[in-house]
Amino acid sequence: MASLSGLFSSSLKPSKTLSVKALSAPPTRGGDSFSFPHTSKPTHLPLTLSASRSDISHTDAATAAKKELIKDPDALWKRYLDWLYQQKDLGLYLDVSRVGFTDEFVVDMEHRFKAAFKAMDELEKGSIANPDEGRMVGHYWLRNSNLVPKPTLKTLIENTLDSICSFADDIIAGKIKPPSSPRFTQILSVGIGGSALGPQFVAEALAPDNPPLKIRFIDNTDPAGIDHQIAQLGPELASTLVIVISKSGGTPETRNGLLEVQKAFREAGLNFAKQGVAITQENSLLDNTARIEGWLARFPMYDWVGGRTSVMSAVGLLPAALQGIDIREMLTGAAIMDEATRTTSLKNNPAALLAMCWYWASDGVGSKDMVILPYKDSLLLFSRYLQQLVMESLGKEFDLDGNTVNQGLTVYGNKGSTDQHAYIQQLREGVHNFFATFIEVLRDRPPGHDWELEPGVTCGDYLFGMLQGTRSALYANGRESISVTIEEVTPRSVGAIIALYERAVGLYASLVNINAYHQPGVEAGKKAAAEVLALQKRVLSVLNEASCKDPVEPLTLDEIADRCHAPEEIEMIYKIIAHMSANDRVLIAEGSCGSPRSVKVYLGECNVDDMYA
Ligand SMILES: O=P(O)(O)OC[C@H]1O[C@H](O)[C@H](O)[C@@H](O)[C@@H]1O
Repeated sequence: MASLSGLFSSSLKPSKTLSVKALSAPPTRGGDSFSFPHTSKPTHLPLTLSASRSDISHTDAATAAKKELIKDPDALWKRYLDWLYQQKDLGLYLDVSRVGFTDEFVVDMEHRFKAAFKAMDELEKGSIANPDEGRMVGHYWLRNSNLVPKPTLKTLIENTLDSICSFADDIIAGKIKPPSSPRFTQILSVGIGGSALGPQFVAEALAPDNPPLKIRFIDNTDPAGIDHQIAQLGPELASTLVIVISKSGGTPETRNGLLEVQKAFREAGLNFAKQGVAITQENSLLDNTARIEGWLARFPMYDWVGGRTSVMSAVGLLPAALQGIDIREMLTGAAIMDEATRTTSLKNNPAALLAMCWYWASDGVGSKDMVILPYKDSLLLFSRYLQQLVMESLGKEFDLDGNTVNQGLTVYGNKGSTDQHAYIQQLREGVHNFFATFIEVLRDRPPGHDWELEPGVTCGDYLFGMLQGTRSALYANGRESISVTIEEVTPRSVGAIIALYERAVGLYASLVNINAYHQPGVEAGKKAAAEVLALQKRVLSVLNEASCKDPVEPLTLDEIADRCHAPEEIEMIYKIIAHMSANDRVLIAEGSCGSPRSVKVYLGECNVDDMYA
């Protein structure tokens, strides 16, 4: 019986050379799906690339081979057995049999992976793997401090881990307590991006039903969201440990969250410093604030750990330990996976297998989205966590040689079977622009709690059936999928799947020749936001001056723009006025906000000192 890869490869005619014409041709629709000719591949790729994804998969022959295979359970079973990866110590399996890569593609990838494995090896040895920022990339050292390139870092990692454990133990035991309560009962974590997503995912996945401290998050500068978190704490603010997390120590949303929480403490007559903890880089603005104000504790973040890979630094470990989660087990799971993903044998390296499948499924250019479907409620936030890890790492305009590549891989998903009742309809029958990853958890619930809700069938059997049914139904319609199986959701398995995806992202980045460890695109939005706020201050100053006149001089938008010397910003000025008006900070003398040309605006109060200037 022919294997799937045999079926594919025998019927394919991969072109050896990509013509310049092909490189510039627009994507076309062909066969039963969109096809992306070489056009969509980064132009820096070697033109001799053989068996590239788009040469192969969308030909009629390939489609026919795939249909053959779908009808041939023996061939499919053989492919399943051929490619099934198992990590025994972790009880983790990876099944890539429902991704249609060919033997030729694998050979080509094995060649490309040589460079990716070498780059990863150098990264682990302390190379400047993030050249734009001139930084080492050391998240792997966090779970095996013997790997560090400098002995001082080993001591730093180990001492930090010890101090996290003892601080958490003392908080839980009530040895360290807030001034006006017998013990801390709540954690309020203030942080955003990599300083929130890891702790959120870990809390959702692993916190016990009744943790020693319950956690809630402020991860935005939305005042209503912040108010909601503080209101929910109510009188328990007095027993809340506030952990402010920011690698840079200067992220505006996090600073705002801190200022809002400090205000709530003042209003409740509480001493914030006695309940505040900072996790940040040494000497950052946040670090200095915490030191000068004498906060309860400070834990370090390291220059060589990126925000999106920081969950196994103090960022993720301290909140986890305070919730009673075994953080050393998380680290062990990650370390075992790190070891497993160091092998340079593609077939035996689960991270490399993932990266290879991503490359195959998305043509190496992100032409298809990655839908993450954990069939376990506690893993709900995995896709949100992966969104940052994958998209901030891989979504890059330029490659390492400066070529424009606009790389990326879109990630979304929630959980099964819930999503079956939402968007799986489109996945199976609609636009074919994705590949799925099922996360399967074998253990349904703790031993001794199961029961049959109908003869021979438990609630968990339904979940299992939904997963397998969806996987089969998608495949029968030509939709590819990967399955990651773990035995249970434990600190060890969660550590392992985080490490698995971290490594897969790093390897994939090498395959497509990009820097996975910087995020230059994020700066543009931050800079533009700062400019909006600066313009708002000028608008306020102009309005203040006009409002201090006697009589008050209401101004049109044109007049405001003119006096701000920013006529080209009139639309932004209108939006600023509309926002302030909705929040009772400017008054409309004439017209209404809905008709910009008609409005005349002034401030309710004149400030003689013009604090806005
Ligand atoms: O931890 P912080 O320095 O506050 O950064 C929080 C987040 O800020 C930025 O948006 C970066 O793009 C993220 O990678 C980072 O996780």
